[in-house]
Amino acid sequence: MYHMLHFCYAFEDYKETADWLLAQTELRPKVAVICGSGLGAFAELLENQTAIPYKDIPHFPQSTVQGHAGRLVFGEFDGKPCVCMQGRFHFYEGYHISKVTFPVRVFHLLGVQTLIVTNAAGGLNQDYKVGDIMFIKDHLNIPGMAGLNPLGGLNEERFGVRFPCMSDAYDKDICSIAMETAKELGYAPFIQQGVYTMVAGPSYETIAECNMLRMLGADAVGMSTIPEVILARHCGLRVFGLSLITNKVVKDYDSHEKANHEEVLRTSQHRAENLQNLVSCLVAKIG
Ligand SMILES: O=P(O)(O)O[C@H]1O[C@H](CO)[C@@H](O)[C@H]1O
Ligand SMILES: Nc1nc2[nH]cnc2c(=O)[nH]1
Repeated sequence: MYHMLHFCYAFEDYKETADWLLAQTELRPKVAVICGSGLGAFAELLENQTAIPYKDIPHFPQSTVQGHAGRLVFGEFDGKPCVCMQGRFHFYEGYHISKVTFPVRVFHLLGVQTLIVTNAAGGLNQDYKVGDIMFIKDHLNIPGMAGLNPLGGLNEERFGVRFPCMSDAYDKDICSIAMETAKELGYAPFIQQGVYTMVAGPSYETIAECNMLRMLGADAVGMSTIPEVILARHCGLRVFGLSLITNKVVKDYDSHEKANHEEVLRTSQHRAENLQNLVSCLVAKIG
């Protein structure tokens, strides 16, 4: 047990998990993908798969949310090795913020250089439609501003510096490649680029909160991703992120719409194939 102010895991814990995983597969991925709510079917497409349930992996938390299967899948796209989290961890599941991000540092120790994060999110921008895919160009870390940052506590210099820069969090070159890929696939009509914001959850936003988040400059809202991105940037991984707009948030007191996870999972299913094509082509290009 570590003091609250310290990071939850020791460097040796991450290392132990990474070494254990390296002994389970001969694949040495340069790209890792974290699948958002209902988007995990992507991992099924990997060739030469080794799938490991989270419960078998030393130090790994468990997935408790519907639409997050709870398996780490190693495999290949077009000969490019990739490791994929079929299910992510969220702060609202009761995990310490450093536990939510545990796999990211493990990926770094596996030799991963690029992290692709995907999520389901509510659309705050009026111009967005349900089913749009938003490439994340920046984020607003609401829990971070309230003191909940995964880098809080003593800094582990073997991963990165005390004060990491975040103005370059989302890699512009990968975003351009993703845009090109989307055009090649004929997906341009439903691609957006915008700002993702995270709330701690699990309750969805009130109308006043949605209006506030929009006023602050956010285009989409979810309950994940940002802690993973911060840890990834801290240890030098390049990051590409996308949000599937699964629902439009309610911003009008006369509306009868209600945010619900069933709708989130339905929209994810509807766009799953497009997302899988986009991410697999991207992995094949950058892996
Ligand atoms: O961010 P992902 O994991 O895609 O899931 C999103 O969807 C769930 C709410 O419907 C929340 O967990 C939110 O963060
Ligand atoms: N916070 C939040 N998370 C989501 N995940 C999917 N849709 C939403 C939403 O509307 N709000």
